[in-house]
Amino acid sequence: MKIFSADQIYQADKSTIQKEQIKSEELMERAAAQLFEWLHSRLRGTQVNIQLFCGIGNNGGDGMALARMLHEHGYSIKVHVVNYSDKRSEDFLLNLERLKDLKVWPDFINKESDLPEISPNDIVVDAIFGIGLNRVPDDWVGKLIGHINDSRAFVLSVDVPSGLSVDRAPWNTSYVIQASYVLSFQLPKLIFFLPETGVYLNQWEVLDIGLNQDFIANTEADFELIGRPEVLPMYRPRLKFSHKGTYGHSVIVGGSYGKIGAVQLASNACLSVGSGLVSAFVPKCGYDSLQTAVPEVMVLTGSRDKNISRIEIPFEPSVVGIGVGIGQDDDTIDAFSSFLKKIKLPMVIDADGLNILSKNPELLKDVPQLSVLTPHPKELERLIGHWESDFEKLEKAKEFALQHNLVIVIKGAHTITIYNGKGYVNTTGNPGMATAGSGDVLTGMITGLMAQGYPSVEAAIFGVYLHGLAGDVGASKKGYEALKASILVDSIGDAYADLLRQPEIEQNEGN
Ligand SMILES: NC(=O)C1=CN([C@@H]2O[C@H](COP(=O)(O)OP(=O)(O)OC[C@H]3O[C@@H](n4cnc5c(N)ncnc54)[C@H](O)[C@@H]3O)[C@@H](O)[C@H]2O)[C@@H](O)CC1
Ligand SMILES: Nc1ncnc2c1ncn2[C@@H]1O[C@H](COP(=O)(O)OP(=O)(O)O)[C@@H](O)[C@H]1O
Ligand SMILES: [K+]
Repeated sequence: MKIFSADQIYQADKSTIQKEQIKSEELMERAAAQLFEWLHSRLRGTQVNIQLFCGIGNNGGDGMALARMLHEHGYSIKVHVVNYSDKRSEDFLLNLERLKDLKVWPDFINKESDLPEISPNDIVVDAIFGIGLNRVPDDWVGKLIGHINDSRAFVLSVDVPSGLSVDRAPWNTSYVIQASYVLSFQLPKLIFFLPETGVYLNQWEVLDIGLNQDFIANTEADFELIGRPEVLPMYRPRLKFSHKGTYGHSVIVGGSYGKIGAVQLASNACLSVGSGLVSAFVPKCGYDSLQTAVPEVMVLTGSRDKNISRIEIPFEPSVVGIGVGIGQDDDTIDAFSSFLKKIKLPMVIDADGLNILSKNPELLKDVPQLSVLTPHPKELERLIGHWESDFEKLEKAKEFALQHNLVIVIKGAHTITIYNGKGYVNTTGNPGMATAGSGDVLTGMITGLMAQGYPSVEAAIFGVYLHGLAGDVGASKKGYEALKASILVDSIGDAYADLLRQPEIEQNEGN
C-alpha cells in the first residue's frame, strides 16, 4: 500500500472532486459516514458518553458530521469546538450549521479554563487537527490535549492523532494526542511507523473514502507499506526438477571467540530460508561447535584460533553474508578490507562488518553495488552520521544508499528498506524480537534468499517481512519474553506456510 505525503493527499482529494464532479462537502460526508459505521458497528447503540473535540478545519468538519450521524442514531454526544483560529473552513461551518439545525449546540473552548470534565468511561473523538497542522498548537490547545491524555478515556483519532504533523517531528511532544485507535483516511501515514511518532498511537486502520484510484495508482510515492499482498508476488516457488545447486551456495563469514553463536544462527537461518548449500567461514575455535550444532552447514576455518585474519573461500560462492560476531581486531579489519577488494557480487553486510565500514569509510568504494547493509539505528548513525529526527534519518539514509548504489535495511519495530530513493516499510514483527541474535537471523535469511536468485532489494524486503512473520508465529506459541533467536529460525517454515496459505482462510483478516 502506498504512503502519501500531505501534499499528495490534498492532490488526491482535489483530483477526486474534479473527476467525480462532487463537492468537497460530499467527500467529508463519505469520510464521516465511514467513521460512523466503524463506531456504530462496535457500539451497536450502547449508551456511552461520546465527547467529540472538533477543530475549525476539515478535520473538525469530519468530527461535526460524525456528531450529527451519532445524534441521529440516538447516541449520547457532547460536542466541543476547539476554537483555535478564526479561519474556519467552509465545510466545517456547513457541518456546524447542520448540527445546529438538529438543535445540537456545541460548546466553544477558547482557553484553558474552559476544559470540560472527561470520565475514563467516556469515548473521546479527537478531531482537533488533521494533516493540516503546520505549527505548534497554542498552549491552551496543548493543555486540552494533555487533559484528554490524562483522562484515560478511549481516544479515537480522526485521520491522525492531533498534534502530529505528517512530515516532521512534533514541535512539542506533550501537545500530542495519545490515540487508542486512529482511523486514517484512504492510506496510512508514514508517522504511524516511525519510532518518534508511532508511539502516539496504539492501533490504526485505514478507511476507504473512495479517493480516485487512478490518481493513487499513477502517483509515485516515496514510501510503501509492505504487507502480504506486496510480498507474495516476490515469492519464487521451488521447481520440481531442481537440485541443491539450483538454490545457490551461501557463505556466512563471521564469528570470533565467544561469538560463534552468531554464525550458527545466521547460517542455520540461511539454510532454513532455502539456500541450497551453506558454508560458514569462522576462526578455528568455532569449528567443533558449528559442526555439531548444524550438521547441514559446511565449515571453513581461517588460520587463527580466536578471530578471522584472512578470508579465503576455495570456490565461487553465490553470495556472501559477512560481519556477524566478527569483531574489530586489526587483523580482521585487514582481512575484511582485502576480501572486499576481491569480491564482485552483491553481498550482505551486518554488525561489525558495518562498524568497520564506518571507521574506514574509504572501504565503501569497494563494497559491491546492490549489496545489502542491515544496520540497527546505532550502526546506521555510525555510518551516516547524527540526525535530528526520523525524517532526517530517512533522508540521509536515502542519500547514502543512492550515492553508493546500496540497499539499506534500517532495523526496528517497523524495519524500513531503503533503495533508489524509496522506502519500504515492514508490517510484521513484534517486541519479542528485541532479543540477542535476531539480527543475525535476518542476515542469514537475506543471504539465503539472494543465493536463490532473489534480487538484492527483493531479498531485503521479502526477508524482512518473513523474519517478522517468523517472529509473530514464534510469539504466538512462546509469548514475547521467551522468544529467542533460535525460535525465529525454527519458525521460518511456519512463516512460509502462513505467507503461502490459501486465500479463503483469510477472509476475516484485518490489517
Ligand atoms: N482526502 C482526505 O483525506 C480527506 C480529508 N479530510 C479531512 O481534512 C483534514 C485536513 O483538513 P485541513 O486542511 O482543513 O486541516 P486541519 O483540520 O488539520 O487543520 C485546520 C487548519 O488550522 C490551521 N492550523 C494549522 N496548525 C495550526 C495551529 N497550530 N494552530 C492554529 N491553527 C492551525 C491550518 O491552516 C489548517 O488549515 C484531514 O486530516 C481530514 O480529517 C476529510 O474532510 C475528507 C477528505
Ligand atoms: N520491538 C520490535 N518490534 C519488531 N521487531 C523488532 C523489535 N525489536 C527488534 N526487532 C527486530 O529484531 C532484529 C534485531 O536486530 P539487531 O538489533 O541487529 O539484534 P542482534 O544484534 O542482537 O542480532 C531486527 O530485525 C529488528 O527489526
Ligand atoms: K485528529
